[in-house]
Amino acid sequence: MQNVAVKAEPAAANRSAGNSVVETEQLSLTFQTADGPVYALSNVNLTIEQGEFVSFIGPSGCGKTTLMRVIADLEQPTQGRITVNGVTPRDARLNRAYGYVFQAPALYPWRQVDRNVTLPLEIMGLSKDEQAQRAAQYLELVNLKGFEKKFPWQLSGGMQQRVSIARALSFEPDLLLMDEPFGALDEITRDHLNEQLLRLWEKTQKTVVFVTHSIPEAVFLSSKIVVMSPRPGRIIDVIDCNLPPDRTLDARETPEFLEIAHRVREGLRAGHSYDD
Ligand SMILES: Nc1ncnc2c1ncn2[C@@H]1O[C@H](COP(=O)(O)OP(=O)(O)OP(=O)(O)O)[C@@H](O)[C@H]1O
Repeated sequence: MQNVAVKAEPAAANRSAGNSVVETEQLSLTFQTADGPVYALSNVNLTIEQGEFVSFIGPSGCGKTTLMRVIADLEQPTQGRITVNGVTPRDARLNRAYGYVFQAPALYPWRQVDRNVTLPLEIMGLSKDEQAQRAAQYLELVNLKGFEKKFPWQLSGGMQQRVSIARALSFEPDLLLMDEPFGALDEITRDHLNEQLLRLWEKTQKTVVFVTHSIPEAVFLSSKIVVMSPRPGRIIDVIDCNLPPDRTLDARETPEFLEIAHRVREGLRAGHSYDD
């Protein structure tokens, strides 16, 4: 495995206190199906430190979602080991270590926006006051103040996805798992949400794991990009890309940005030739 470290501003240097949030060692996962085994992940070694924004990028079907689901204890590895916050994914899940944002917003249409956000808090048994305070706090954080009493179907797709981000943040996990959250949105909305997500990450200091197909999205958002090969998913490259923290979308025109994007593209190409 080739590791490429792109030197840029040490903007996120203060983020990592050297605490691993996710650690995998020789992690493999094979699905047994009626048509035979599907080798989804192969010998994945990965460390995600506290406060990092880590994107998984790779071709369709390479195992990005599967790796995310292993972190979330929604799939079990067939080989190797993984810890989340130093414990098993199961214990991390029981400790409510992470919030999960899916490709689609997955909101309940019959619940108003604030009551979608408070749903996990109801399940946790928080008081009504605490629920209301958190809903207000996190809806404001995703710029949805004033929309608390709307129903999801009264909001745009981008706003719905921001509600689901507020919901994932509402029980205050340190780790946010986001599986192509903006994949279904038009490019302008996606650009806007990318900027908002970056500001949110800077404000909250959460650790974010983010699945995407988009090279510009990965480079714009991430402090680290994990490039994966076609199935079985292996890590081809891990690229550090700490662009300046206060960047706007204009950063996509800078030489530093284009250099990192080029390295990601090269990694993706290298992954393909491996299988030829
Ligand atoms: N429950 C399952 N049973 C059998 N095969 C599965 C299962 N889940 C995923 N797979 C297979 O594992 C491989 C990896 O799937 P995964 O969804 O992780 O890929 P991905 O990189 O996230 O793809 P995409 O970018 O298209 O969302 C695929 O070949 C998929 O068909």
